[in-house]
Amino acid sequence: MDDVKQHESRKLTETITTINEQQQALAQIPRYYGKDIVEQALDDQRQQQRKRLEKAAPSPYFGRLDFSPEASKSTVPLYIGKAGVEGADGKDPLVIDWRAPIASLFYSFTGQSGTASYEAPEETITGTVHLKRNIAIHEQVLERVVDSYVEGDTASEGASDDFLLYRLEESKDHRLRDIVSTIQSEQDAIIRAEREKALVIQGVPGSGKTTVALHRLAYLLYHYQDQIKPEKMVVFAPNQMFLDYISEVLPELGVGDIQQTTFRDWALDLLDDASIKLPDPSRAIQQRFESDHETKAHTGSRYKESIQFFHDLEGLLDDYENTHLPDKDLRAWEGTHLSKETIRDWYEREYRHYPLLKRRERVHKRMKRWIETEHHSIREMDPRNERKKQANKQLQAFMKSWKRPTPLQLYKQFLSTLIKETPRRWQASNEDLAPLLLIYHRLSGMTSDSRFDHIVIDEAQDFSPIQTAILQQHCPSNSFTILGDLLQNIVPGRGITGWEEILDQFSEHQQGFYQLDRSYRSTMEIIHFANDIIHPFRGNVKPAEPVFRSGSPVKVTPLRQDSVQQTIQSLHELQSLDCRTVAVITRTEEDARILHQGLLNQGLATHLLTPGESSYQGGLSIVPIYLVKGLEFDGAILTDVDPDRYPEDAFHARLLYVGCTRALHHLRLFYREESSPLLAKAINHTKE
Ligand SMILES: Nc1ncnc2c1ncn2[C@@H]1O[C@H](COP(=O)(O)OP(=O)(O)OP(=O)(O)O)[C@@H](O)[C@H]1O
Repeated sequence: MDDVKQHESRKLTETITTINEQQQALAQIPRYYGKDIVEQALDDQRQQQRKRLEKAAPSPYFGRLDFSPEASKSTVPLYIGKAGVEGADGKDPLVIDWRAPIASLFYSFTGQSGTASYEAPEETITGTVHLKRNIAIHEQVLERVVDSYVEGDTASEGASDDFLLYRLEESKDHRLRDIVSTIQSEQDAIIRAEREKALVIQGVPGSGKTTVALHRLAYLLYHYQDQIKPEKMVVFAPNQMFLDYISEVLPELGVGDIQQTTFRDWALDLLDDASIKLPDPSRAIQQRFESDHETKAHTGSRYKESIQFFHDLEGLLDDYENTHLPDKDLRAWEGTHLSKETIRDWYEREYRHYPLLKRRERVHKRMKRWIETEHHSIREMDPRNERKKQANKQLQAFMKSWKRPTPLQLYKQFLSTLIKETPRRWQASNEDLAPLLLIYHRLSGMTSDSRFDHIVIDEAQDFSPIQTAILQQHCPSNSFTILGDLLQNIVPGRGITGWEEILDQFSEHQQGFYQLDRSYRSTMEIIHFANDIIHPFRGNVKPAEPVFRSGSPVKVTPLRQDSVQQTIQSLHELQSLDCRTVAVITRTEEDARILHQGLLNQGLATHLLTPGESSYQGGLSIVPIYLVKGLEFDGAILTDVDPDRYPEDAFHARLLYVGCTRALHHLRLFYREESSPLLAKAINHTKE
């Protein structure tokens, strides 16, 4: 063992000993369940410390940075880990949490010069970096030490890439993981960006968008711990399977309680109206994806998902607000009435700050009180009861003419004004949820429970502008992380064509736009292949730049045998190349079902991933192409890449682009007689 490794090995032993001592000391103190709030707070602190130590114990840190601030002559080695560990007896921290301001040096320092600075709470601290070291520890065993910068030693430059490559070359299991030890500087800038901004991130496939967004949540919670709570943060993702796939990252980062949901589930929950019947999610997705291209049916949807529709609905809601109060007096009994002007004054002025249904309720109560008061002023006993009955009847009739619609009823009414050819037997679909929520808010208002401190929207290219506008109402601080890739928009007729559609919804000082161009997932061969496919349809989106990681060439092959036999052979081949997760990606759900059954008949059990699926288990999967977005596999096999399945147009190019960029290490494509024209350029390059 060389000196450096020996030194780090001793340091690790010392750290583990201190962690054990701290754990033992805490284990001696029983939990406090009493009512004293000071004791409760102390118990809470101890509990958090126990959790931090537990997190730190197996791999206490991943990096070391030797830094001397200008103001001080001494250099302190800083060890940086997933969880901070306090030093014994109030000494300097043993391990610094990766989210601490000083830890940002570890990520932003790229070694061009020894000088570096970071933002401390009150000032910018500048100083000199003497050493940046990556340290891999697994289950308390030191595995690897790589210096990516040593002052005065040019040989160490670029070594951080070696460490990144070492991490990227590993086979992945079936869940997305944290990347704290190898966050890259362009990613770190996003993770640590200001809170009260709507950040939009356009990133190539595999650039770490999802991962970065989740790390940003952990950072925000650490940095603004007194201002934001995990229960007030939410991640919107396209489907349950994807949510399952990303479900480990936040717990790994020590963050719990953040809601992770789909827009559909969240909206249905808020609306809480059993009469809103949407098509089964799987059907809804399938119909939309498999119908190809923009069809006429989608033109209507485009309008319903636009900001224009949002404004038109707001206009109708304003009219409704002004006209739905019955324009009449309330006649209690002969000679006594409450004038319509007074009622309108209550409704329009006094109760203006309430949502519409609450206002109705308030005015109703106020009218009841008015009847009571008038009633008391009647002297003789006899007509009194009679008059009360009469007045209540009048009030009932008044309220009956003052309708109390559900959001759905009002929406249908508005639709017939805005979209002339609304079908008679209209049925709600996913795109109606955002407009329904807009109406719901005007009718019933918003509770503090449904307000968020921060919102993440993943795969935001498939979100419609109206959905973002609704979410803006739920996040008064405008604190958003919105991420996606315009070239991965594969829902016909849905989503945005440029990020300005979302950015323009925020004022200029609230916007932040970032681009991630480096792709960390796939080998150079796979990225070049995918870039060739999308090239003619790229518009002004930059091509993905692979990290320098070379693998085996992409193989495009005609089917030489029955497709089931061919798939079995390829799956075996990929497994022998150490692929732990492999996806066979078909064009349609039906193709996937047939293949899955065929494989089963041959005794090979695989997981069939369909839109209704709520979990992703890894291993061998058969999956229709529109469902693979966001996921990744060691190996991917695309079937039937023929001219009829993938004709030469932007939509199919994007589908193939998404499919190909799922593979980390190995990519195979099969066609029957002729390959899709979309592959022409990519195939030529593989022959060079
Ligand atoms: N800095 C990094 N260090 C190590 N691995 C990284 C880094 N950044 C990203 N990765 C890895 O790259 C892969 C892709 O990450 P992620 O899924 O977050 O990307 P994405 O941009 O959301 O992709 P897509 O657009 O295809 O959904 C993951 O395996 C992730 O762990």
